Amino acid sequence: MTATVIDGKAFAATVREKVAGHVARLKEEHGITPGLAVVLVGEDPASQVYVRSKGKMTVEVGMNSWEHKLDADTPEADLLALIDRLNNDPAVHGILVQLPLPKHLDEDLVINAIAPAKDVDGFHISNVGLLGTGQKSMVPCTPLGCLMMLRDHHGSLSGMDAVVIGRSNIVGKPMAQLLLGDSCTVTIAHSRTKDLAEVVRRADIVVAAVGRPEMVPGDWIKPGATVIDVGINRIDAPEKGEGKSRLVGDVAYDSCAAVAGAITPVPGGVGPMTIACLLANTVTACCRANGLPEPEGLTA
Ligand SMILES: NC(=O)C1=CN([C@@H]2O[C@H](COP(=O)(O)OP(=O)(O)OC[C@H]3O[C@@H](n4cnc5c(N)ncnc54)[C@H](OP(=O)(O)O)[C@@H]3O)[C@@H](O)[C@H]2O)C=CC1
Ligand SMILES: Nc1nc(=O)c2c([nH]1)NC[C@@H]1CN(c3ccc(C(=O)N[C@@H](CCC(=O)O)C(=O)O)cc3)C=[N+]21
Repeated sequence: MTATVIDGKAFAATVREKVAGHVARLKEEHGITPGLAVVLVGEDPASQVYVRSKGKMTVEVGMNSWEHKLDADTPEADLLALIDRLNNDPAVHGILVQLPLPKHLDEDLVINAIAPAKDVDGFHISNVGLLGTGQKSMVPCTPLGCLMMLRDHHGSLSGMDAVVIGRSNIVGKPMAQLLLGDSCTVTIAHSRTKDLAEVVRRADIVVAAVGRPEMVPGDWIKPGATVIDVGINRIDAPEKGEGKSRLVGDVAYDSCAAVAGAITPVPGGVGPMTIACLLANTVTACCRANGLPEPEGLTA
């Protein structure tokens, strides 16, 4: 079997189009422009690229975009003061603090300082708790993007066996919650899981969020299963020339695509959906803040 390639890049473009439609309507009918503020602490080059592309796409869908770049040694109090200012700025509907933060900053403290209604990453403890109890919340962008692709491909996920590899707060755990919400039988695997190969072989849906290049080989995949590859790993690519690199996921693409029923590529899979969902969450936050009906089909 050769897997169907789930085109996250194309899907993300359709999500952004929907978002742009809602933004236009909010402007015309209510005179409101949704706005997203992104905070970047330090000069990590990969983060800078990512923040720039988010900013560009935010503007493309018609929203306001602000980038706050702080020095790597910014005191925690200064970062908290900025978050407080953004929390109280009515033009700002979404706030994203790029992770990871420099070591001297307490990540939990910083994230929990964001007003939950503006927490478009869905990382605040209130949103985590709301998601865990099946209540309306801000849903983390990467898992939301994965869920949208899975629903689009399968229709209903009810009763399917899903294995999530990785238990981080930003991907693995919320992904498991969303799959459970859609009535999958969910297993969460991690670095201490015994016989990961056997666990993964049971799965109808495999979500790999590990951060280890090409770790999942094709012979772990049940024939016909759907493989969602969250990993973004930059590895050396001497075949492209000296000093060159390329992006690979957490699954060995060719061997997995040979047995899977469907698979997401890297790049062009989960990554673009993450950014599209960030924009979707910002529109949702803006509608909620203004007591307007929220767009359908843009959240979980
Ligand atoms: N496409 C996108 O939009 C995004 C992509 N990413 C990418 O997704 C990947 C995961 O990110 P993130 O969740 O933040 O990473 P973390 O490092 O926070 O978590 C990795 C998880 O993988 C588990 N793990 C590590 N090694 C193994 C192993 N050998 N076997 C089984 N499990 C293992 C860890 O287990 P333990 O808890 O036991 O240590 C941990 O739970 C990264 O490649 C990251 O770049 C992240 C965010 C967004
Ligand atoms: N508060 C916070 N929220 C995040 O959501 C968050 C974060 N911090 N820190 C970093 C990770 C990583 N992440 C990515 C999103 C999109 C792509 C993406 O669009 N990738 C393209 C490729 C881009 C390239 O070529 O480098 C793709 O997969 O096709 C990648 C990575 C969000 N993260």
